[in-house]
Amino acid sequence: MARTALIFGVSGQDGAYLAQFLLSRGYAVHGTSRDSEIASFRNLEILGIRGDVQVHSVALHDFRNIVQVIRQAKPDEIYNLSAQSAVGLSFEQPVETIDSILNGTLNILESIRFLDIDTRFYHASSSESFGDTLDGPASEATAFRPCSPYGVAKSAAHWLVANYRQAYGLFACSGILFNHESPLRPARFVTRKIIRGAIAVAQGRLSKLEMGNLSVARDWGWAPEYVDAMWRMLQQETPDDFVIATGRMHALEDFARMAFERFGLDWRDHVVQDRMQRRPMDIHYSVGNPAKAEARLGWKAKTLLPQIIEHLIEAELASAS
Ligand SMILES: Nc1nc2c(ncn2[C@@H]2O[C@H](COP(=O)(O)OP(=O)(O)O[C@H]3O[C@H](CO)[C@@H](O)[C@H](O)[C@@H]3O)[C@@H](O)[C@H]2O)c(=O)[nH]1
Repeated sequence: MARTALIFGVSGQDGAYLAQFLLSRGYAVHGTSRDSEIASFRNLEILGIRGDVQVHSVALHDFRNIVQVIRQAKPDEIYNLSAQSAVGLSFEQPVETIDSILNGTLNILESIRFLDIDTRFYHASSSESFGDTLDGPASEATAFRPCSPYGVAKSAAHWLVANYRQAYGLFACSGILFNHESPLRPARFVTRKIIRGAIAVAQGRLSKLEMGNLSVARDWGWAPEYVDAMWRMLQQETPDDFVIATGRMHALEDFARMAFERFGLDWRDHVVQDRMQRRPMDIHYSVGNPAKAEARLGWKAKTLLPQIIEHLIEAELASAS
């Protein structure tokens, strides 16, 4: 019998790719957004699946609203991908960030408990919880040392999920995902910003790209592959948490160099640092150890940075033509 999934936060990058992935496996897919009447479901449109997802309006701070949508959709699997996701913005909107991430997660967990259903629950934890991974690639056993309001909220939500799993026996898993990119990323994230900037410079529409802190390094993966890992977690016999990453770290300067080189440009001639765009605190080194996901889920990142940059450039050029 066809299974049903409910995705909180279906309009974002991961929500759209996950909906596509689940539809391709025969799931009936329900998705929520703050106000589905006025929300842009552009990512679902780009993937050609807008008509295949049943959308609902859900405010995550409204417990009754969450109970209602779970009762309507009767999901076998629930995915929590909602809430504020920009780390930089979390310094300007700490209350909204912490409220949406923490209370949203708590309300979904409480709703599952209240309804006493044995739905499986996936929660989007984040590598931001680790802070700097100075002692080598972070695994599931690495301590959390978050350094942003977003990271603090994600850490608390992560432990809430673990607590509900242990205390109440919920089938609840957290994926601690490192950075994962795609053409569906909003341009406020650094990868899309650099790709767009390089193209604009190459086409003579921009002379200088203003950026924040360039002295950072990240573990960048390919978002469509990461939603597969989310699904695999919920197909396990027992619930658990997993780091999802490529295991490889690249300097942001190398990302910029590769993107500009593709157009025969030297990034150093076109990228300038703007102090105003720096965060009050930043993670310098971030890399994950995906060994547990590989061993237990049979999951491994296939698309690595040079291909990611190429895919992003191709998609950006195609969308402009
Ligand atoms: N956005 C942005 N970042 C810049 C810029 N210049 C330098 N950076 C640096 O580039 C790094 C990456 O920034 P983002 O692309 O905004 O991603 P993030 O902060 O690492 O967070 C993303 O990954 C997390 C882990 O998966 C996610 O949890 C989070 O929601 C988000 O997707 C950060 O160190 C940031 O300071 C700029 O102009 N814009």
